[in-house]
Amino acid sequence: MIEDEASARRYVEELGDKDAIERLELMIRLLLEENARQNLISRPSEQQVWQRHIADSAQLLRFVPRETSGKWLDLGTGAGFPGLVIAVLRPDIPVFLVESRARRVEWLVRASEAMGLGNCQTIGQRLENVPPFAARFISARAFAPLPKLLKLSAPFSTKATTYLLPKGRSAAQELSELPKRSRSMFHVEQSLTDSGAGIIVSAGVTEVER
Ligand SMILES: C[S@@+](CC[C@H](N)C(=O)[O-])C[C@H]1O[C@@H](n2cnc3c(N)ncnc32)[C@H](O)[C@@H]1O
Repeated sequence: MIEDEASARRYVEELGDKDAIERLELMIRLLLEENARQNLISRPSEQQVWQRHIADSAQLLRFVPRETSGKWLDLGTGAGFPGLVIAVLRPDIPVFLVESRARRVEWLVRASEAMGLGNCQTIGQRLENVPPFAARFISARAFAPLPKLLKLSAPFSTKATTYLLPKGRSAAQELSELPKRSRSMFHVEQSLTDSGAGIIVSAGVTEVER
């Protein structure tokens, strides 16, 4: 379990090279500045950005093969989580961040430009209005209740899509409330950043050997 800021940073350092860690440091600096202007992350979590936001996002890569192809779609990226962190740590994956609120879209564009990310595109629209494409990965943190999330993301989902949905403490409950047929398409994995939290993951997808 990732218990504090130092272990969160060490965890992320295992996943990214020196450039990636420098980019994340820049992202954190800009995020804390921007958080004084708009509400991106909670005030208490400002003291725990590595644990609560960066490592919490980065841990999704446990379920992503080293070599992979296809697009990553992050729904309701808001402050940048998890999609912007994924784009930094996996420059080989084209990452699409969907966010509807104009000020958050501005923030995401500015942060990704400042970090010089060539693999990241911000789509400043409601997901409902985004022309569908096949996504290899779909992530969403604190975006919508599971039934709504699955309905809105269905046009982007194929048989090859892996869903990675950090759902906090409601993960098992939300999954148990799905109709049986949809429920069998997912399982819950333990979060590494919060012992009470779970990540809803597509059935058959397990941790990748590193
Ligand atoms: C609670 S925030 C979570 C932000 C981020 N994923 C995180 O965990 O820090 C939810 C975000 O989803 C965005 N959102 C909600 N419904 C949306 C929709 N239909 N299309 C695009 N973005 C949406 C909101 O504007 C908001 O920024």
